[in-house]
Amino acid sequence: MAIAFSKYHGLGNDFVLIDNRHSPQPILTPELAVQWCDRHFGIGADGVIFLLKADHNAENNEYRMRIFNSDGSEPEMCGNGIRCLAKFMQDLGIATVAGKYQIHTGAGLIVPQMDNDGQVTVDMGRPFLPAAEIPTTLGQPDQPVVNMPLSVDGRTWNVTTVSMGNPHCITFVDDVAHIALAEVGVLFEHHQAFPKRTNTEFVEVVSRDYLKMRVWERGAGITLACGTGACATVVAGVLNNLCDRRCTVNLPGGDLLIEWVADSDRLLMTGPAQLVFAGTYSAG
Ligand SMILES: N[C@@H](CCC[C@H](N)C(=O)O)C(=O)O
Repeated sequence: MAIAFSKYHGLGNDFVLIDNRHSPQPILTPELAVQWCDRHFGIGADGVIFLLKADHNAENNEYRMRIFNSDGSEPEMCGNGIRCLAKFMQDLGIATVAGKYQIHTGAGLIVPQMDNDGQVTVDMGRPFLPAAEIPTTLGQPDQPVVNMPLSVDGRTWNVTTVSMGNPHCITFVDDVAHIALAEVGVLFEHHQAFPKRTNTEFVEVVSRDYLKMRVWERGAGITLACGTGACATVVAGVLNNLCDRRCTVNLPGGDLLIEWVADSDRLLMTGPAQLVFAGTYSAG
């Protein structure tokens, strides 16, 4: 069976997008998503994203995003992915309401807005901070984990944990270029302190409004950018009094503008989303 797809990227974090509105479940199994994501034997991507109709009791103009990581696991949310999904919806001719889409995710209702300059600004919702909600066994279940020691690979790292619907472990370092990301990232991901595994961000504070970040993603490994990770990083930076609430987060794939709005406690993320190519894929 040939399945139509489009490939998009947000700062090099790349996804295969499928218009799945005709079916209530993703038309690919997690195993097929793994094949499609393979960079040698498939299309090549960090994940596969499905555009679904929202549940039947939702409003007509509400949609649902589901995503499989390149290892076939299903995360709750994806920041770069939801910008790509919004651009995909625009390219499919799906009308916005006041320039916005309403998209249900595993992290709740997320609202991307199509900006006039082609960027997408996403209301990413509130961060979750109690340890039990990350989840992590560090600290006390009902308290935030801020700058706590974690032993990984024989070294003690001071970590702060934040959930943006999905788990993030952030560690501030002097020189992010010198982190052995491939070696240490996988050890954080599978550390016993994180029962649902974790995404891990290594962050260098260049100034109070400019952070350099590299990421090891749960279920995908090293990626060029992570939107939920950039949001979690600014939250962690503010909690550690290392940065302002509005920061540029520089990633290997480019820059994201992140603001943790004080009044609403919500995070706004602004960045690009681009179509790479479209085609059909014969599954199986
Ligand atoms: N790249 C994403 C995050 C995708 C999900 C992540 N790998 C997880 O398992 O939580 C982003 O831009 O947020």
